[in-house]
Amino acid sequence: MEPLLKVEALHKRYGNKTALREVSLQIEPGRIVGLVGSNGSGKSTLMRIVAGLLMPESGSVRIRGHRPGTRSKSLVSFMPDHPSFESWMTVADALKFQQDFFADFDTDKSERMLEFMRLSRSDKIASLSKGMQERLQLTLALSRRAALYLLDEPIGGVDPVARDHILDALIEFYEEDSSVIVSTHLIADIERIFDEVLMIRGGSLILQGDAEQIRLTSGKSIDQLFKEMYAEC
Ligand SMILES: Nc1ncnc2c1ncn2[C@@H]1O[C@H](COP(=O)(O)OP(=O)(O)OP(=O)(O)O)[C@@H](O)[C@H]1O
Repeated sequence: MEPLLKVEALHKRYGNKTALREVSLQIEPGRIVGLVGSNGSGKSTLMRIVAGLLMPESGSVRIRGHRPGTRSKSLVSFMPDHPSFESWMTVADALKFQQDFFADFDTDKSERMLEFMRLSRSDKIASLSKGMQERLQLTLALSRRAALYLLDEPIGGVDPVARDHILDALIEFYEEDSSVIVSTHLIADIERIFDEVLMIRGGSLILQGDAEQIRLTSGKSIDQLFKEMYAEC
């Protein structure tokens, strides 16, 4: 059977700056995967290529066997790392926009998520705090019945207590036979939810595997290991 996501020898440059080097990975259904790396390590670039929003120089991406394109976009729900709304919109407008755009939008789920996230349909997006905007982005992304969710820094703008609430939402609302890739550099706050870890540095994957296995083998948390591996360079 085809894996949910298969990436082979992906290479991406911006001008003369190399953002991804020979990145290969495979993800099966039902996994929460942490894509961890410091600023500028290539996390967003990898996600945007898998989402079909950016072209690599070389290498291949297959989502259930499909190249990034119309079919794969119906399987992938992407939450970008900065808001993609128009400032005049209300929360209800953003939901309507998402619903019109994606046939797999689940209205019941979006209503339950709004309540969980303490968002109101009449709120003006421009007046929401950064953390509340992230809650809305996550609501929009997880309200689709997708096979693969790509969440780019979903907890960057929220305080530590709200972070736990957002992670609880993620576990509660993602489809169990789908997979989620969550990019972050806030590893200590989020590693409890990871089944697998992809550690990226300077555009190269330097560690990948089962989160529990990595902790058992190294005797360290993913956060400690990350700090040590980054300190080496
Ligand atoms: N549009 C662009 N033009 C030129 N260089 C870019 C562009 N986008 C990203 N880069 C560079 O590519 C590298 C990888 O960037 P990317 O945004 O993928 O990293 P990231 O791990 O997501 O970082 P952050 O955690 O800060 O969001 C960085 O050196 C960045 O400066």
